[in-house]
Amino acid sequence: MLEVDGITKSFAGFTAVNKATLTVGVGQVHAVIGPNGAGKSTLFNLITGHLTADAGEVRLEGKRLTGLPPHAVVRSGLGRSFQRISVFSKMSVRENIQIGLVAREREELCFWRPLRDRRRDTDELLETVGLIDEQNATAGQMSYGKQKQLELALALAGQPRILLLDEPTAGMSPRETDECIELVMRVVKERGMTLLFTEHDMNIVFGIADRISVLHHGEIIASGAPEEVRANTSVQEVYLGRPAR
Ligand SMILES: Nc1ncnc2c1ncn2[C@@H]1O[C@H](COP(=O)(O)OP(=O)(O)OP(=O)(O)O)[C@@H](O)[C@H]1O
Repeated sequence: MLEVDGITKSFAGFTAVNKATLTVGVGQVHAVIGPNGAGKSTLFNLITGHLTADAGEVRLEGKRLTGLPPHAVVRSGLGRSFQRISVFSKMSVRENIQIGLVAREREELCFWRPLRDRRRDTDELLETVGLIDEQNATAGQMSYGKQKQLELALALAGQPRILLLDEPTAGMSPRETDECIELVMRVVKERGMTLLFTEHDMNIVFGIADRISVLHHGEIIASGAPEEVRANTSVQEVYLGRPAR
């Protein structure tokens, strides 16, 4: 589904991502983990076109994404959410979703789409993320967890085949965290999507990922099944300061 091939990015001489290579298979739930500042968000921004790579290439289903602007990357089938909330805070939940759908229609150049179809799609997305009862609420006044649900709906409005979530549970209460992961996994399975995500909570990572890549100082130091990664001595050194006994 997604191939990241030797991608590199430096900021004023500091290499944040260094020749990172990883492969995400169709339908995989793939976690990218690493300590603070390891380069996870930079890697995501390189994949989604929010940053331009100095070297390397990203391919989605064999097609080159490198060099495309973010909206073209979305059109290729990739949806994302950000670490910081990115919804239209002064608008209602429903209006937010309608904007997401209009953006997709513009990309697909289907201006003639009947209004009732958009209404139906809006209702469906509201149902999917569990916000039908809050559809008239002002987005910015909802709880943090609900705003993240809305963000997920906005990402889904583009009908992605792969979803990139950058720390989806950051800043959430334990209850919100459980609900968020349950929702994401349900949507991913229902829609047959591939998921690439970053996360600091190792219970979540080892609970849902079927493949894990570990970034350290911008380099992928391990990639594999959860048991392989857990047993990797370099990974243990990064996380524990020494290999586990
Ligand atoms: N625009 C930028 N200009 C300069 N340095 C940057 C920029 N973006 C990121 N960096 C640096 O690159 C390194 C990697 O940052 P990045 O945000 O990708 O790490 P991260 O793994 O996502 O961290 P966290 O887990 O804390 O979110 C950090 O040292 C950061 O300070």
